[in-house]
Amino acid sequence: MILGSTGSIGTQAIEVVTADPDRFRVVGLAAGGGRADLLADQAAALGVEAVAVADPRAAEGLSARLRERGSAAKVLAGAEGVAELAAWECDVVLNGITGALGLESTLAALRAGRLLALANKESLIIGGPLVRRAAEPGQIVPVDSEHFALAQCFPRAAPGELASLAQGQVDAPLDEVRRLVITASGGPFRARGRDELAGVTPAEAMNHPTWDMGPVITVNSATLVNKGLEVIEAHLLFDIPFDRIEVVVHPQSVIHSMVEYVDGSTLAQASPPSMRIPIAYGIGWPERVGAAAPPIDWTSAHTWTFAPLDHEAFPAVSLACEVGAAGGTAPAVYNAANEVAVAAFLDETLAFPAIVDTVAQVVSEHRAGAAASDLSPAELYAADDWARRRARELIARAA
Ligand SMILES: NC(=O)C1=CN([C@@H]2O[C@H](COP(=O)(O)OP(=O)(O)OC[C@H]3O[C@@H](n4cnc5c(N)ncnc54)[C@H](OP(=O)(O)O)[C@@H]3O)[C@@H](O)[C@H]2O)C=CC1
Ligand SMILES: CC(=O)[C@@H](O)[C@H](O)COP(=O)(O)O
Ligand SMILES: [Mn+2]
Repeated sequence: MILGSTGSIGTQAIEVVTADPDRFRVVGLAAGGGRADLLADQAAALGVEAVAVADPRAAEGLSARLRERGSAAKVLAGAEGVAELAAWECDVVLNGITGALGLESTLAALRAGRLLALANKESLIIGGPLVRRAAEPGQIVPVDSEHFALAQCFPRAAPGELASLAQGQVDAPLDEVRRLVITASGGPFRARGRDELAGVTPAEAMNHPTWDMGPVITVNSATLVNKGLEVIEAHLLFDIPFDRIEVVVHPQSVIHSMVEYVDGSTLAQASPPSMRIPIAYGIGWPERVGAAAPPIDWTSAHTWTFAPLDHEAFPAVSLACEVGAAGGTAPAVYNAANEVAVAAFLDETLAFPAIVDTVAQVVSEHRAGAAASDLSPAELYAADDWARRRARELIARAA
């Protein structure tokens, strides 16, 4: 099952799947509805059983397009239709939807007992306590490149030991882990100071140095909010406290993250910056898929560099650690305010540094609700909704 099939993750997943037809068969596809021709082409080519579109207005046109292409796929519409597809009978659900809207699908897939290959980090971050309650240990296979790397360097739970949401692969006791080290490319504005970020344009922010991704995550990489979200994601997936998670700038994006052990050893995962490898890992788990992408070329000279993050120019990571440690609805507020601010930046109604300033302001005004263990979906969605409204007010006032 591929959710978000028309996006960057979804289209690469289809490439991985079609390259290995003996291993994979896609039973369903979901998307927002904005690229109905592409979705219909994909559905017809893959011969899927069902297609879901989040925008109900797109459903009728999609049915006609499917008929034109000779596809008899069932069409499901609206957020409920996408969630129904997420729970469809299959071996693995790849969640490649973008943003907080992916939460319903994450929960539906987990509650239906599906293995979840998770690219949609926002669903874990905003719904952390709900996802933790819905998931069995090891039911999530991380597709986000850093967490895909961490999983391969992290200890596998021993029998009787409490396993984390994501399964590690190294034979070692959990208490031998000293810290997680998450790499960041630094984005297109790496090495700039805060005063050099004031006038940057959406086109410049969209020009990521190493990855070709959808618009929201690309802007999040430029502000380092993506890294902030990934620190919270790592905490939730591997149960490591925030003071033992480090971010290091690695502009080449070849080392995708590392686990440091108590004896001073560090295990790192390396591969070229291609999401086809983490996607193949997620959907092929526990087997490795052959030739998902070309490996590192060891016959040519190249250099990997590492540097500390400039937290003054890029405060998004420190802020994420604070909201992550606060827990409850705080991470949802951080994410929701950011989604609104990124949309405003892309519409050219908000300056680049004001994205994280807006997030910080909304977070500072947020009143924490119930403790994480008691958090209800209604409280979570209310906090998300409040943060979006508050961010819009602040942005409108600043315009
Ligand atoms: N791209 C990458 O390399 C990486 C992405 N990720 C994460 O993966 C997720 C997807 O990112 P990316 O592929 O770049 O994003 P894109 O914007 O390229 O694609 C998003 C996809 O989600 C679909 N979609 C949007 N809203 C809904 C909805 N309500 N229900 C169902 N589908 C919906 C879109 O459909 P439509 O075409 O109709 O709009 C599209 O297929 C994000 O959470 C991102 O952070 C993580 C690591 C790397
Ligand atoms: C490919 C992937 O996993 C992205 O999340 C990537 O990490 C973005 O790069 P940054 O390191 O610039 O955030
Ligand atoms: Mn990532």
